Amino acid sequence: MSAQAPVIAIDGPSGSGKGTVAGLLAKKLGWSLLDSGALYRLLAFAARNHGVDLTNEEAMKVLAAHLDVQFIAATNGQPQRIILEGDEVTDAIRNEQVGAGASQVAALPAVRDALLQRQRAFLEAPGLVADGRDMGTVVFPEAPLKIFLTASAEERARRRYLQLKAKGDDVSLTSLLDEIRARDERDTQRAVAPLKPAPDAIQLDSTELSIEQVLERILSEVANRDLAG
Ligand SMILES: Nc1ncnc2c1ncn2[C@@H]1O[C@H](COP(=O)(O)OP(=O)(O)O)[C@@H](O)[C@H]1O
Ligand SMILES: Nc1ccn([C@H]2C[C@H](O)[C@@H](COP(=O)(O)OP(=O)(O)O)O2)c(=O)n1
Repeated sequence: MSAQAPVIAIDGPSGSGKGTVAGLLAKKLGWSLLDSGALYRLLAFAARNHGVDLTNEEAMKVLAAHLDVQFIAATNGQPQRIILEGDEVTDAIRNEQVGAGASQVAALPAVRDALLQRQRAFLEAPGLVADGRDMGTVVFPEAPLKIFLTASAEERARRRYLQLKAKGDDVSLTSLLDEIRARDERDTQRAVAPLKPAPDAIQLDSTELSIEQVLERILSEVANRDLAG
């Protein structure tokens, strides 16, 4: 890891606000953004398109190694866009079915291995904000600032419900809560790179905090560490 390019690692369970806060931080600091969960979602999505079984580790490894994806950085008012094999999939990968598939393929060690260098390649000056499950523990263990963002499962399901409803998806709060619990269980119990706070992570419970309050807390840690130059 380059000494000039610091990483802010933001890990935590589904719906804790990682993606939202990581995007805002990257914009505020003028740093690059790694949405690592999108890589696992893209793999699950591509597997379905290519008729590959999510449990076929060898085939999933090959798919991961050759994933043809472009991340187009956010611009004024436009969020980051994701292009898979020439098609825009920014919205198509954001549903619970793809999320569950992502969590399934993310438990395969060969897949995680195949994605490791691709994730590290996002690091460039002046810095990187990386969100996922193992940013602080495995991908960027030397990150000078690690945040483990949580919230109660009920609050996370409520947030996801509002988010998907606003997109026009037909969703139920009860099944979203069940899906979030199942995903928490799979992500924390897997043998390889499980979801857990790095020993040096700052744990932040956002259940009672607004997005702005979470952002302020993290920015104060950035200032404490003099990371923004
Ligand atoms: N602190 C918060 N309070 C209320 N809503 C939040 C908060 N953080 C995030 N959200 C909302 O919750 C939803 C899920 O957030 P997201 O960033 O996608 O979570 P994650 O990346 O951890 O799965 C989004 O609609 C987002 O606007
Ligand atoms: N660094 C990462 C990122 C995501 N994953 C897996 C586990 C997650 O359930 C899925 C989807 O991740 P994603 O961050 O997109 O999911 P949420 O937005 O938090 O619901 O991918 C992972 O194992 N490691």
